[in-house]
Amino acid sequence: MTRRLKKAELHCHIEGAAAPALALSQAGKYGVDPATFMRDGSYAWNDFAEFIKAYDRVAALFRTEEDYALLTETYLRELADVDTIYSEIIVSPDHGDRIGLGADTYLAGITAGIEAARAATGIEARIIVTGERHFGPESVIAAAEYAARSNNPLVTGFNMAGEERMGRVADYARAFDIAREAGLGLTIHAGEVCGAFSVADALDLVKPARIGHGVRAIEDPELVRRLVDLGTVLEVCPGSNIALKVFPDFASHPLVKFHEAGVRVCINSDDPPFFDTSLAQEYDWASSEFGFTDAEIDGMTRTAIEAAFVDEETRARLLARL
Ligand SMILES: Nc1ncnc2[nH]cnc12
Ligand SMILES: [Zn+2]
Repeated sequence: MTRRLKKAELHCHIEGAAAPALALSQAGKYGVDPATFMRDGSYAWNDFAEFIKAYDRVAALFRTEEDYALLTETYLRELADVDTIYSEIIVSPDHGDRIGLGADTYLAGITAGIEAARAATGIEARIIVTGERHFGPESVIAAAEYAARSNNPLVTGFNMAGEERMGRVADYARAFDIAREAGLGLTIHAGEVCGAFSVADALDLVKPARIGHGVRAIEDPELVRRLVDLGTVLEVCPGSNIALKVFPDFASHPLVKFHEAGVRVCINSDDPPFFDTSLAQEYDWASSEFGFTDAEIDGMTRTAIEAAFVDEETRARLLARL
């Protein structure tokens, strides 16, 4: 049982954290037919491409600053209830723009949700702006420019999510240059749907401190050694990987192999209700399915805090809470 362990998460997409009950109430509010994204009380999708479409449909149910504040506060309170002390939330200004809310108001709602959850529970959180790869390089560059000029102190990182099979990392490298020059922490989804080459591209062209997933790097032992040498942190999301059939089951998931090889790894939920998981569930699986001891799981939580995109004073405060 990992219930009493302190937890930290670096990889959760805010719209992907919307519980089905909340999505249903938002659908009612805006007169959207739930059959467009849900079947038998669960989000409906069959493969990665359908998952991305379902995600975008659920994202479109959040249309005001208050909707985003509610979504964010609800998720962070849930995390705090299971002893989570830190969370990085992946947000996409494109979603704010696409529903006509605008990126500033979208971020204002998320910021209000973070502040309310922190005041109520003490949980610390930061915002990672992401470009969506399937919206194309221009949109990802625009997201980076937006993040770079944001003067919101909670915006501390830049990411790229979405359809990994669209284009190559090189097409998006400029966006990461912009974010790096602005002093943002860098992470990128790679090696989830695509193979080891995608992780190698990310290391060559983006030089990120962390990689979202990265798990298919296991296909190339040389690349695994490179991850160890660089100290790159993999934000591993086992429940997501199994739901999306990146690996058929826990037994074939490479988390233990990475850990044994000395790759820095941490545990994350990605889009919890889409994959029938939660951060608490992922921590339990780390013990029950992967066989990690409490001390090893605490080590992964420590890795998450060490790799968090926060100022050093906050990092020291968080480490002292472990
Ligand atoms: N697992 C995932 N991979 C890529 N893009 C995403 N957006 C939300 N979840 C994602
Ligand atoms: Zn993700």
